[in-house]
Amino acid sequence: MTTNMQSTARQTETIFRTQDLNIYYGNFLAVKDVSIEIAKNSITAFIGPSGCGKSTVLRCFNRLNDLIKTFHIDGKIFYRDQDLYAPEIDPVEVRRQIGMVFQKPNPFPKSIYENIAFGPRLVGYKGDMDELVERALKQAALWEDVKDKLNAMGTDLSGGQQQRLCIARAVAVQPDVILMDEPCAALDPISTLKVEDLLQELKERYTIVIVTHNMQQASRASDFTAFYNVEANAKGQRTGYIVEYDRTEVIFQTPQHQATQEYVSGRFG
Ligand SMILES: Nc1ncnc2c1ncn2[C@@H]1O[C@H](COP(=O)(O)OP(=O)(O)OP(=O)(O)O)[C@@H](O)[C@H]1O
Repeated sequence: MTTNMQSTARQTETIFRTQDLNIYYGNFLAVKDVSIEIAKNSITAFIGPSGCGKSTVLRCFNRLNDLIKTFHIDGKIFYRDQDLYAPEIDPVEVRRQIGMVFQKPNPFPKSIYENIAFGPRLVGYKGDMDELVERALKQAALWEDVKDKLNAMGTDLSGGQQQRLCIARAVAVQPDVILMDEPCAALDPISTLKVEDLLQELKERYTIVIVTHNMQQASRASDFTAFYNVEANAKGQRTGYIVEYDRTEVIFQTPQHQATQEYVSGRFG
């Protein structure tokens, strides 16, 4: 793997650091040798062909893979210098601090207001809920759209609005990090641009890691990019790995590997 990121990330604060990380589903080695650092208040994009393990790595960062019985890792993932998989770490608390937005907008079948208030209430928020709901919706650039219909169902919003509602729901519990797994895959181009604009605002407060199949999105919206690829072993098992990780402009303009060049210019994948 080629990476100039270790030194770059150290210039700012490092939020995640993985060390010789291998990720398995049962005996299947899904992703190997992941050693990266994710810088604070930045947007890091994971790109690469289908099945190379982008989502698998992303879901390790908030221990969402723990819900899969066969999942296990070796190597380490540090979150703010703490071993994220140490026995004393509570995965539920991890998921509060490290939120997630999924490919398909998935608001709860509740009102817009309740979609936001649900999480804070669950973690015992005692402050002014109206104020919190307004703040979260403003941070997700949805307030102007919905301020007069907070009691309407979240599921009745347009797809793009639903995704911004899910982002508002994620920020409402005041996370440290927001993970996004192809958050614009189900959105039209205008909604996609709105979410991309929103990302630039959100990174002032949060660290964002985003999986995307959209090369323009990665080059427009991210500060750093990891390009993953996949290779088959003798038994035909296909294992993902990071080919190259660097500042986004380097990955898109002067990558060091031919595979990266071919992928970002749309010649494979
Ligand atoms: N729950 C699971 N059980 C077993 N194997 C899995 C599971 N989830 C993912 N995999 C396998 O792990 C590998 C990586 O999958 P992953 O979804 O992380 O790739 P990806 O790069 O995000 O792909 P895509 O771009 O298609 O979403 C694939 O071979 C996939 O089949």
